[in-house]
Amino acid sequence: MTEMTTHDIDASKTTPAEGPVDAAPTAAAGPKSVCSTTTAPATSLQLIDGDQNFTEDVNKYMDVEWGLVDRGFDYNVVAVFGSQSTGKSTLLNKLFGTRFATMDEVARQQTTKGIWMSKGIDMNVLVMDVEGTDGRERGENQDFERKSALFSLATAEVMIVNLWEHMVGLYNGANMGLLKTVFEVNLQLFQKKGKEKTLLFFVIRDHIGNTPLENLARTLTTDLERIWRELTKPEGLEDCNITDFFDYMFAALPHKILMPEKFDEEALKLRSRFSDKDNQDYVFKPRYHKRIPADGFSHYASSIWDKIVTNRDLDLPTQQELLAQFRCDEILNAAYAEFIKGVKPFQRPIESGKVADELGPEMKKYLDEALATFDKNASRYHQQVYQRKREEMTAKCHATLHILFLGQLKNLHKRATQRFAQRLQEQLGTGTYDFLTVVTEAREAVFTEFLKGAQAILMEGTDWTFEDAREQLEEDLSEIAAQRRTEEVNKMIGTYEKSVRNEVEELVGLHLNEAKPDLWKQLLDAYKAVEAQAEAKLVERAQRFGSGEAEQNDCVIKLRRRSWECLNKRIRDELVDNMVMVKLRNRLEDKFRYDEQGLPRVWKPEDDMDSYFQKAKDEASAALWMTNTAFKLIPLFAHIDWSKSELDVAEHFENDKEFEYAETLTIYSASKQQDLNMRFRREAEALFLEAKRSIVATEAKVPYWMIVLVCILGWNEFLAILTSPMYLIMFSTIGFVGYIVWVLNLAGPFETVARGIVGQVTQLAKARLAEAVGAGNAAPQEESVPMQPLRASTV
Ligand SMILES: Nc1nc2c(ncn2[C@@H]2O[C@H](COP(=O)(O)OP(=O)(O)OP(=O)(O)O)[C@@H](O)[C@H]2O)c(=O)[nH]1
Repeated sequence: MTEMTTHDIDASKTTPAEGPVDAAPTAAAGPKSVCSTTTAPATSLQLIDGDQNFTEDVNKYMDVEWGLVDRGFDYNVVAVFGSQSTGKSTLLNKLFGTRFATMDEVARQQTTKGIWMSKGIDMNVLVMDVEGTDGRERGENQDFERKSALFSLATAEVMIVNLWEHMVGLYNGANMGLLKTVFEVNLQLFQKKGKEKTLLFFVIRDHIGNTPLENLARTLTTDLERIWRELTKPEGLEDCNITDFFDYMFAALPHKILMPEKFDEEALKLRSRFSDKDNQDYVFKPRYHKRIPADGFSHYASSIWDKIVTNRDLDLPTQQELLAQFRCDEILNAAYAEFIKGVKPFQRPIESGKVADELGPEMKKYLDEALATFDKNASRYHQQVYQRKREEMTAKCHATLHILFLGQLKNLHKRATQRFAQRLQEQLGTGTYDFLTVVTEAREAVFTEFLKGAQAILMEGTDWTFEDAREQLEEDLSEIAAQRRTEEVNKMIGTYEKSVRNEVEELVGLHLNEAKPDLWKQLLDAYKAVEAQAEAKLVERAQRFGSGEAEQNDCVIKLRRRSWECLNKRIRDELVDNMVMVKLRNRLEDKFRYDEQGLPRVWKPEDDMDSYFQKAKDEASAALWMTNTAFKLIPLFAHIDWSKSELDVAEHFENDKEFEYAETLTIYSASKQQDLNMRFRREAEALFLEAKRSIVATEAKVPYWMIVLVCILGWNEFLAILTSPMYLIMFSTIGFVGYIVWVLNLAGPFETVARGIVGQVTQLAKARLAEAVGAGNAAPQEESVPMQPLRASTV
């Protein structure tokens, strides 16, 4: 028996017992080793130290060292209770392959202080080695016995009660004291019967075999029931039995020192009851499980211990609820953080007004993922708390998604209205189109798109709806369509107004220039025909635009008013002062200048022009003659007279209450007519005077001398004399002298003197010429001689 090796028992107070300890589960232990596996033993953690402080490393060990954190409920907890130095640690190491420190045979001092924890090798079992409860140190640490019992019962499914065979039946022995404590705290913890049971697993050590295990078990059971009966039970639990709270199991192990091989053999068998689920005596029955998920064990154990130390009421259900709340919050926050990470990228585009097409499926995906994560980790906790937290989680995610939902709806709405307007714009500009069809098709297209997008972002389990948005969209589309229709209708009115205007301009010019007494009847009848045609076309097109009766009437009213305004403006333009004067003058001139046959008239002095003009004046101002009919043009122009026309203007504008059509009928006011009459009279008089003057001019004659002078001088020379002062003076002087000569009858003497002067001058000139020629050439001198008589006779 060489398994027990020496080690420093004080080491357990500061460090986990990682050294070579008893029952080290290695191959060296031989073929009968309890744990003949190559897996390294798990490290041990001092859960609660000698000063009753709970370690902060449980989670780390659960995760890194023991790998249990993700196990959920797939783990078990076992604690060992018993007197000090009864081989508890040795037993645990044998059963679970742990490496709890064991006592040095020589020193015989307490080894385990506080509570140690480790993981069973090759099994998901948390093993707690609890400080011994009696012995010499008992007095020092008496309250720890109760605290550790409370803690173990709150966390462990199986409590191994370790005792020597010789202790069985010793009612006043330390074991019975321990069990009493266990029962008392159990009642304190589990107020209700049938909640969770704990298995009390009695391991009877150093079983020699003289007393069969059954007898020992019976003795122990009797003792347990006796203790139970003697307990002071809380109110409501007076009649409860020990079996309402505990199950028993018994096992015996041979003397480890005296029968080491037998001990190992039995220990191996015992181990299978903790590790082999198929073993019929498997101890970790589901009914013993404390239902603390592995990832919540650290927090749960810590808060249980905190309650125990501070001596507050330890209400386990509340603790489990609190744990559930704590853990569910943690799980919720972690899952929600992941969820936010997933949906955040959609936030910015949606805020900036873009439609995220893939938002719907992505929203569902991230919500499902978040809930799946939450369910996976939180569903093991207190069900009510879990359900509550799940709802909280769902509501939280929905609240976040709802912002995206609303943003997306807004953007879908915006996109739909934009596309609708754009589509109308494109298709209405194509020339030939059917407004109603275009609008209906565009509306259907954008609506389908909107509904598809909105449907995609609806989330199950919410009361979200897009009905309001849909209604709003319908309204907005109708408004856009109506706006477009109004624009189109206005454009249409404009088109027909233009066609009316073109025809009206021609009509007005024609009728006013050739004004006849029935001017207005003719003009308005013609206008009515043109306008009625345009009106009919307008109504027909408006119907194709889907305009209602009211809108059609409105269009007609507008067209009538605008056409009338065109007509009116054209009339006024034609009858503006100067224009009308021109018209009147033309008419007058036509009358004066052309005769009845239409030939130009030449006034002769014998024509009785005065009486002709007088007649005109007597006919009152602006009287003109058309063929044989005389009528007054200005009064005719002054007022649009529709009384004889087919166009009943009053009826025409009956529906246009705002239009003061009567004001448009007057072209000239009375004073204006007077003014025009005055102006025309003056013009007519001027015309008459001009005509008269032309007759006088015809009568006047040009003097004969002027005609002679012009003939003599020629026209150019005549003008040169007239325009040059020197010539004019010279010519006047000559004229004057001539006139004196003619008046005084001095022509004879003057002629004689003049002849003499001319003869002398001629002779003198000839002499000079002869001299000049003789000096130069004799021959030519001779030739010139016969010329002299001719010249002299000429003179
Ligand atoms: N007789 C006998 N001695 C044993 C047996 N198992 C262990 N021992 C011895 O008992 C002593 C105490 O062993 P531990 O395993 O340290 O006992 P313990 O109950 O854990 O001690 P504490 O933790 O200090 O309370 C050691 O010297 C062991 O060798 C056994 O089955 N029979």
